[in-house]
Amino acid sequence: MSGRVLITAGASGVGFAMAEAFARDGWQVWIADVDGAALAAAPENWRKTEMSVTDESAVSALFSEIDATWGGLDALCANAGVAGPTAAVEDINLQDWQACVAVNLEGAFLAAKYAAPMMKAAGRGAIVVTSSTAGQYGYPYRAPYAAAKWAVVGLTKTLAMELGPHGVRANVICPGAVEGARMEGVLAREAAAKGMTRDQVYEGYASGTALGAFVEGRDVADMAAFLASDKARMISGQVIAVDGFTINPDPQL
Ligand SMILES: NC(=O)C1=CN([C@@H]2O[C@H](COP(=O)(O)OP(=O)(O)OC[C@H]3O[C@@H](n4cnc5c(N)ncnc54)[C@H](O)[C@@H]3O)[C@@H](O)[C@H]2O)C=CC1
Ligand SMILES: Cc1ncc2c(c1O)C(=O)OC2
Repeated sequence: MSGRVLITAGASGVGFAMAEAFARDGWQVWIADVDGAALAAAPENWRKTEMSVTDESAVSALFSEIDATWGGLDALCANAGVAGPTAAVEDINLQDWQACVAVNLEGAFLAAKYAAPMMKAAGRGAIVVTSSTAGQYGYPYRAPYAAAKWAVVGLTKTLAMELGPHGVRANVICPGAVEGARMEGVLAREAAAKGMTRDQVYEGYASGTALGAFVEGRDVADMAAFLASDKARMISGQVIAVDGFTINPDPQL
């Protein structure tokens, strides 16, 4: 089963892996991202829009363009997220808190807000939101991130209840630590904050999972493609971890 999918933050990392997985399954792919250079480097046959998910008028315009171009949307991957500040809770400024919540939570809300009427009109659709292990446990020194990643779980369960009668499903994926460029930045910042080496922090993350390893983007992408497909037609409102089974959400502290 294939269709038309929009992936926010699809130009790199997990979102890019999602786009590849959907494309492999025969879907038409549209990616939206703030990073123009990364968009330009993505495959030519994907549709691309440079925008921030925090900008309501840009999100609204994007969905109008999708409607005009495709005449509908079968799946939304609301994947945009930023790590936010790495600091003790008493050292986090309100502005940094709000910037983190704006992308991770409000970005998912805005995408869902404009996807919902299109999907309701079609009587079908699937929404897949990217949360995190931080949305199932806590995440010391990253309070706004954890708060926003829990919040998208509530958002998604509400979407599942509201939109279910219209044939639309909504689920959340909670990835564990994903290997890649973003993780290297996180490892460096956490190493500095905790007085550890990059390798010690890396090992801490890996050994905090039953499988003793990092997640790869494609692990998350394959779950997203499954959840968006008709194979998952009776799965909605669920929180699905793709994390190697977190046995210690904070191995370092
Ligand atoms: N990397 C990890 O270990 C984990 C990541 N996640 C979540 O997975 C999702 C994807 O993260 P990664 O691929 O790892 O991050 P990444 O940093 O590798 O890629 C993020 C992409 O998001 C784009 N982006 C950032 N702010 C945006 C905005 N306001 N509007 C549109 N695009 C924006 C960036 O330009 C970039 O292309 C995020 O929601 C993140 O919170 C969840 C668990 C673990
Ligand atoms: C940046 C980053 N590093 C580690 C982890 C996450 C994350 O987003 C996450 O969500 O769960 C573990």
